Amino acid sequence: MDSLPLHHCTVHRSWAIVHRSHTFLHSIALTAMVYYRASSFLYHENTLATPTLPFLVVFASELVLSLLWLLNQAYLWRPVSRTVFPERLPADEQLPAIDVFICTADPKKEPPVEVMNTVLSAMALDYPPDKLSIYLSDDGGSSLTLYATREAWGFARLWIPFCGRFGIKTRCPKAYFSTLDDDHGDSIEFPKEREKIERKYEELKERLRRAGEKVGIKDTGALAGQSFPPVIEVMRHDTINEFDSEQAKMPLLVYVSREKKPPHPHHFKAGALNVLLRVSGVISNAPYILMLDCDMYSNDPTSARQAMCFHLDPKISPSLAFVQFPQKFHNISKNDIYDSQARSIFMVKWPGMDGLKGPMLSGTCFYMKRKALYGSDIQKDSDLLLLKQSFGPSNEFTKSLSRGFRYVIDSKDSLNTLLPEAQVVASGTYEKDTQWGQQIGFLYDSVVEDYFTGFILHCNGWNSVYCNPSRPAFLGTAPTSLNESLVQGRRWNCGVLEVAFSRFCPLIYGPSRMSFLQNMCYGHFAFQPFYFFSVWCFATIPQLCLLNGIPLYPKVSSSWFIILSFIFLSSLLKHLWDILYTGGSIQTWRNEWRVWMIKSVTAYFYGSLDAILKLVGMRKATFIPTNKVSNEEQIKLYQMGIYNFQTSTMLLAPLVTLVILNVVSFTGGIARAIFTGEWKEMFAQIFLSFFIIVMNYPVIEGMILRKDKGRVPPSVTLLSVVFSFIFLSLGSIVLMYT
Ligand SMILES: O=c1ccn([C@@H]2O[C@H](COP(=O)(O)OP(=O)(O)O[C@H]3O[C@H](CO)[C@@H](O)[C@H](O)[C@H]3O)[C@@H](O)[C@H]2O)c(=O)[nH]1
Ligand SMILES: [Mn+2]
Repeated sequence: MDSLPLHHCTVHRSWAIVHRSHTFLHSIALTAMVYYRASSFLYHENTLATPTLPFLVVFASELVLSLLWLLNQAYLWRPVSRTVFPERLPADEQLPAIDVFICTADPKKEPPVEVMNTVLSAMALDYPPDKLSIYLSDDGGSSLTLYATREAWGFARLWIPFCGRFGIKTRCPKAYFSTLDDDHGDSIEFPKEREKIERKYEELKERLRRAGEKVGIKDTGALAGQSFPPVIEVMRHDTINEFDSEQAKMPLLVYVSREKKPPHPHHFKAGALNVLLRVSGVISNAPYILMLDCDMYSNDPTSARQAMCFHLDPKISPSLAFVQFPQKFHNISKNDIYDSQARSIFMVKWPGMDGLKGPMLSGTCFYMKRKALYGSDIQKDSDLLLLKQSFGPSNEFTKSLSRGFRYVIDSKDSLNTLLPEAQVVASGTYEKDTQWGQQIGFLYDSVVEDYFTGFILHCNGWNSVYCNPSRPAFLGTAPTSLNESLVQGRRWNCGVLEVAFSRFCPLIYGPSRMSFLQNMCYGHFAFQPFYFFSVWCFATIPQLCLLNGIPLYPKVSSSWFIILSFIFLSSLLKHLWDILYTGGSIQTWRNEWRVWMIKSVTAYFYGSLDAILKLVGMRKATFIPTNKVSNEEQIKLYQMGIYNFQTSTMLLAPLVTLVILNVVSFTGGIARAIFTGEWKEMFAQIFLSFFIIVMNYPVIEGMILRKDKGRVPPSVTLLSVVFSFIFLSLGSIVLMYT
């Protein structure tokens, strides 16, 4: 007999219809526009007025934008959403085990108290504790983090029973104690218990604070590129008989700080995760793995069961690699002026891809099938020797490939024999001459290990599923300043281009290995840093030409102008539709536009530059973690929706230069049109400058009106004035001679 389904999938038909109609109409208009450009170039209709060089540059940037637009259409071909029915899951005894991986790297930017909150929330997942093992990777090798882990273990012995007993939903202590709206049944003991636990939590915080002061944060040698031995510690009960008591039903908690052996590369987060794969393989070897960044606490203890609704469905399970939950954040303001939540990814693109072969891997908040990460050619009966060539020399780990989950908590002895082996697989040179990072585990060679690994999984025939329940399953800390946001964006853009420039370029490696539409999505993601080219061109060339009286766009009276306007309006309106459909507002729409422009000229630009420099060997890979602590001033500005321009001159100056350039060309263009009467010829260019100014109004405000710390520093403004002047003079000279 067929049992009831564990999940249900709804296709958003109206969304798909609107999307496909838009794609159809817009592509006709784009084709017409390309025809117009090509023919006016070939038949020299415009040559009297337009010199070749600016014409070609603008045409090229239009082509780049159009190609990216085309790739972008694949996402929403068939958007879906899913519901799960965890109550239909088999009994607890039949659920598979789960290993949880949590990564931290820098105790300064990622304070141990916060990391421990994530650890505790993961330990308190609503899942059989004997099937749950938590592994914390500390790339900073910080003694403070190790101390904090021990302390957290102690606190967990109170926290987990408390959550279970009163049915607490928010199982991250910090989040729980800062809200009051969690239900807890009506037990009379509750208030007293809560008070007791809260006091214990405060004590824990205090101990960690004091420890932090004592150690100082000097102990980050592993981060600063010094050698560091592997440290693995399994948290355990002090006395044997505790194993029997009810209270001792706790998940396993293991602290792992892998060996660092410079100059041997450690491959950042991907390297850390691969060490965890091996260490956990030797110790518990659960068939499923939940990955969490250190700031991503579990906000809904039932997420594991939700994920199992997909992993345990025999119809989809054989090819299902991972269940991705959205990254959501607890500190997003109403305006979200930096689009820190990456709204379009998690609200629009992933539901869209979910209707194809599934969303891309997103670094954190996903339940992965362990086997999927072990590459395509492990077979149970494979030769041990051959396996060792790929997976490295450890017998114990190689044996784990064909073994299932191992319950270790009840035997101290087995742990004692396993630990030395765990040290071996966490050593800095273990991966030498193996397939780790190439075919196995999380892939190296890109700082967006998530995108790259997910891409190869989809290429190898695996699928994924997007699970976006109304109560956020996980909540993280989003960047709340322009600087953090740009540092992060720069890394991402560099990372995806690293993939685009490699032999795994989605548009070359993908087509024969995955469905056409799925591949278009991956292609779009990899090449989207190139938006920088179009945005840079559109913000400089038409403006330069405007000041020199050179028309680049059709006259207002021409019918081509209607097509041009259609393209412009159609893309604005479609973007607006997608936002409104997913619960956003006009303000969200304006913010996304603004941030897109800002990031295009900064993060996309420098990210592309980094990737190109890396390609020619002039730059090494880096992974600068984002800062998860922010000062009050910064948070206040962010909450009020005021941009904080405190960032490096290198990032800020290009943006300010472009804005100044547009102000100059707008005023100059209007003056010129009044003088010459060439309104119709120049309208499009005047309007473009106007649009850019309006969209970037906060920059102007930051330059002129604001006096606070977050303003655009006058030195940057001055420098940008000089840049604009140089660009306009040199540009005009070039125009004169072409
Ligand atoms: O050498 C390193 C560097 C970072 N991390 C950890 O990686 C995680 C992500 O770093 P974060 O600074 O928070 O970067 P984000 O840009 O916020 O991360 C996004 O982008 C990354 C890829 O660039 C993905 O790995 C993440 O999952 C995704 O959330 C954090 O837990 C870090 O502790 C390490 O373990 N080792
Ligand atoms: Mn993060």
